[in-house]
Amino acid sequence: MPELQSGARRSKRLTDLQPATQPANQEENWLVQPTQNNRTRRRGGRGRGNAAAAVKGLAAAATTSRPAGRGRGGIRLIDLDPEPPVKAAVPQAVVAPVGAGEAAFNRVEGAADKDNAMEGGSADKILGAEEEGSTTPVPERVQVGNSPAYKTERKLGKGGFGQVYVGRRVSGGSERTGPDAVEVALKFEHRNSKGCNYGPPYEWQVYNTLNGCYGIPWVHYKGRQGDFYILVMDMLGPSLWDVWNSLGQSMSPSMVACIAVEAISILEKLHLKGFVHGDVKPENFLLGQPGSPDEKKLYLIDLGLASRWKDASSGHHVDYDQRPDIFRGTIRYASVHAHLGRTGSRRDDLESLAYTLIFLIKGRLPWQGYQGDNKSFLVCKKKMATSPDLMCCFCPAPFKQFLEAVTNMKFDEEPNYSKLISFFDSLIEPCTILRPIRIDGALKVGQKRGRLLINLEEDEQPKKKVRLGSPATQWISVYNARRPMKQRYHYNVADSRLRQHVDKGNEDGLYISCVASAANLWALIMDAGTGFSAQVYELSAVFLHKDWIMEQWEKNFYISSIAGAANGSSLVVMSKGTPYTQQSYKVSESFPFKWINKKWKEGFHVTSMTTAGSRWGVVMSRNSGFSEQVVELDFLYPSEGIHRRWESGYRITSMAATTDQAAFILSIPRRKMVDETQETLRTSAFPSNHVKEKWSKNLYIASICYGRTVC
Ligand SMILES: Nc1ncnc2c1ncn2[C@@H]1O[C@H](COP(=O)(O)OP(=O)(O)OP(=O)(O)O)[C@@H](O)[C@H]1O
Repeated sequence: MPELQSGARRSKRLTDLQPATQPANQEENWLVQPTQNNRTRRRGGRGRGNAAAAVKGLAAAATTSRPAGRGRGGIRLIDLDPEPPVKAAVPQAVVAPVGAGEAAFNRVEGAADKDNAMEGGSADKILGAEEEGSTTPVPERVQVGNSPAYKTERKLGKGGFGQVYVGRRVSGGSERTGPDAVEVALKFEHRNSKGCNYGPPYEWQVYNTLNGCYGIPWVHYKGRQGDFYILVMDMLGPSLWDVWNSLGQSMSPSMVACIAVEAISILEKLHLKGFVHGDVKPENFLLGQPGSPDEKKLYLIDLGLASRWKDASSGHHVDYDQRPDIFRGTIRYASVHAHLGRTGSRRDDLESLAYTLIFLIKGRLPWQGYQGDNKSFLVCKKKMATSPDLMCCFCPAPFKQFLEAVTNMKFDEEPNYSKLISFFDSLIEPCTILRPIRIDGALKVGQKRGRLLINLEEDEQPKKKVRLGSPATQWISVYNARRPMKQRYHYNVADSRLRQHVDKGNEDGLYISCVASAANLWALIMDAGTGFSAQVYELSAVFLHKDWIMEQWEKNFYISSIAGAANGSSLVVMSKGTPYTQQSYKVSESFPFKWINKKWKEGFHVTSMTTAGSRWGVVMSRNSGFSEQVVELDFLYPSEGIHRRWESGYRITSMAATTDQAAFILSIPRRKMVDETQETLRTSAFPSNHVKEKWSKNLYIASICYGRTVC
């Protein structure tokens, strides 16, 4: 066990239930003096192209007690993880920058865009609104491409995008399904509807690849008639939502087990074609037509939110990304990753399926009933905070096993469909005739099951559980490799003692490099290596005191670090000698990703960030020295995302956390760093001993914050 890791684990274990800071009388100050023999130890960090390999090698090194091979000039990226764990932003002020010699000006930005939420009958689907198409009458007679002519009859249903009617063939036709069917389903989308801005609906493109895929209804003809784009499809029967309603709003576990295995096999086939569905929910599973041989057969409809998980030309998995302002799907059933704007992948369909199954059995999910602008945020928080045990109480064990398996999956992990299906074996009626739902697809997958399972049981490592339902806050500290320098830290500093520490530091030639707060006490890091030439700071009762900041901007000071306390007060440090040429900041009630994204386009990058209670304060600067920047935002420490970004050459450059969420800004510097080593550490108490260990390896605190780390 590596020394540091065990240290981190120990501190977590000891104070797991009381992760509060140490008492104020334990305020600690520390100074490190550079040691001569450290000077020549690190040279020639590797180029970015090698980062992934280096990460691997060094991660392996980190599991031994050796000092991780740094002498060989590699890159060390270590996450010490003791125990892993959409409301409109109300901007207080966004003060636009003061360039040298430029006049200062203020600008208050509008509230961040609200999600376009639509209250559906059963759940809220985002990305869709009542549009012209639903008020314009659909044609009474339909004939598209070389299709037969159909008379439009009763309405079968309506979604956010389209309306679906029965089409009765005007003449000829003898079949129940297929291109010759007497009755078909006609899906109409108005040309002015949101999905048709650039021509035929996106779903049509998806059908080009998925038509005929197992469990997906056939589309026989498509074309435009008048103002409508029309799909002519096999007509199906009731949805699982309808069936659940007609059964008194519940379903037996054995019926839901059949649905589970067949749905997994349908998703497997769809995934095999390179797509993820993106909107798995009871309303999108339909049975075949009542009275037909397919009445117990399950189908998955609505490909309007499907996306590729596999690039069509290269065959590679699509790249990981997170855009916290993008949410596609239905709030009730969306995966946590979808809420957080992560690129969709196979795990997301399976997580939505898990929620669908539990809903069908229990008739309710713990996050139903939230309302308001921040509904998506609240639902996501609840999903993260509900343990599988609680979620699946009163459900047979296979449902919990399934939920745990799919919520622990990595972004690009290949699901083991046959293993997922096998969880439900014990609940499936052996006699085919007695099964409420046909499971033909699942049985085919099952044929290979015996062999596959043997390998799996031998190879598989137990996975760390990621959603434990017990929120916790910790110190998160980030260390960068630097040339030997003086660094000093103070923590548990009361307001009244701040000045004496800063004055003493300044006397010793140090400037504040970062600040943080826990339990309304400050942590202060002072360095000899900041490159600043002058510094001012203000402790204010308000969160980011606008007048003072503007005054300092006038004098060509720029914000170099900020911290907010739970009581709303803030510490703002402004310095001369930064590379910045313009600066802007925002205070908001939710993480202001939309604003950050807008500012990125204007050439700004996030240079400091903090929280006060549930509010976020973000500072962005021009000429920050970064070429690229991304965000990782989560309800726990986003270990997977950070590792992925590290492998692409990003390093953490700012971070902040509330008691609910942690946000990390990762950047690629314009100038290549000599040594790209970065380590993160999470500890219940301020990491005073760890810092000293890091210093001995020429790793210095680059950012520190206190907040949510596990869930
Ligand atoms: N092939 C079909 N046979 C019978 N009913 C259908 C068929 N396709 C769709 N429906 C009904 O029409 C409704 C709307 O269809 P669909 O979900 O494809 O439309 P949408 O506008 O894309 O919906 P969403 O808002 O969920 O994206 C469905 O919920 C279902 O009740």
